[in-house]
Amino acid sequence: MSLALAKTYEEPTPVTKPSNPIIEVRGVSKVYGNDVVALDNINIAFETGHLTSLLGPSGCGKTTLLKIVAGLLQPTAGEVLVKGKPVTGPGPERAFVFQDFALMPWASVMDNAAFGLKMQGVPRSEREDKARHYIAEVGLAGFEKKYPHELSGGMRQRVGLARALAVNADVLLMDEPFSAVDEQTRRKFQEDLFRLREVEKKTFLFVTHSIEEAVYVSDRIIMLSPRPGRISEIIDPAIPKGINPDDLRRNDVYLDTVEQIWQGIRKYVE
Ligand SMILES: Nc1ncnc2c1ncn2[C@@H]1O[C@H](COP(=O)(O)OP(=O)(O)OP(=O)(O)O)[C@@H](O)[C@H]1O
Repeated sequence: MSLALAKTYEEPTPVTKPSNPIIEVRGVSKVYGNDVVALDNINIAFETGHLTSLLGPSGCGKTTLLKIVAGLLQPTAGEVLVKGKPVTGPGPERAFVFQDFALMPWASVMDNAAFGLKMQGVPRSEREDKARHYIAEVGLAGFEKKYPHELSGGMRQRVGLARALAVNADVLLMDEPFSAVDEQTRRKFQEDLFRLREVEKKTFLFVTHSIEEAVYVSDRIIMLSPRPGRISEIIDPAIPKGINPDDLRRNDVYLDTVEQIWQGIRKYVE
C-alpha cells in the first residue's frame, strides 16, 4: 500500500508555506546555558484554522518551541510573528493550556474558567456568561460550582480549555493536552477538539508524544529531531475526516502513516 494520500516533505519547502499563516517562526534558535542547543534555526509557518502537532523524541525541543510561540520564552536568535506582529511576550491572541492544567485549586470551575477574562477587566456578569458558555462547550455544564479536586484529570483539562476559549484567543497552544487522561476521555476530548476547530475556527498548535494521536487529529505534523532540535519532516496525514475510531484502526492510510512516522523516530530511541 503506497502512501499516496499522506503528503510528506523532507524540509520546509515552498509547498508547505501556508496561504494564510497566523504564526510564522523565522530562524528561531534556542540555546540553554552555554551549549544545550534545544532548537536550531527553525523556520515554519502555521496555517490559520489548522491543527498542527509537534512530534518527536523526548528532548527534541517541542515544549521549547511552543513556549517561544506563546511568548513565555525568548529565543536566542530569530523571531516569531503572530498575525504579522513580532511576539515580545504573552498576548491575548494566544492562550497556553498547560500540561498540569494550571488551575487554581481554591477557585471553582466558574472562577477558573473566567480567570483570563477577569485579568482583562471584564465585568463579573459578562465574564460569567462567557465562562458558562465555554464550560458547556467543553462538556462541563452543571459543574460550575465544583472545585478542581472534585474533578477527574480529564475534567480539569477541560476547565483549562474553557479558560483558553473564554478569552477568545485565536491560537490555542497546548502542551500534551491528553497526557494525563484515560483512553476514553482522550477519545472524547479529541472529538471535541475537531468540533471546536470547526465551530470556533481556532488554530491549534500542540505537543504530543503519541504518534497515533498526532496522525488522527492533525492537519499537519511537524517532526523534530533531537539536539540540536531541527525540523526533520512535515507530514500532512490524509485521514478521512470524521472517520469513527473503530474504522480508523483498520484504515490503511492511518496505519501506514503511523508506521512511517515510527520508522522516522525509532533511530532516536533505540
Ligand atoms: N530550562 C532549561 N535549562 C536547560 N536545559 C533545558 C531547559 N529546558 C529544556 N532544556 C533542554 O532542552 C532540550 C529540549 O527540551 P524540551 O523540553 O523543549 O523538549 P521536549 O521535546 O518538549 O521534551 P519532552 O518530550 O521530554 O517533553 C532538552 O535537552 C532539555 O533538557
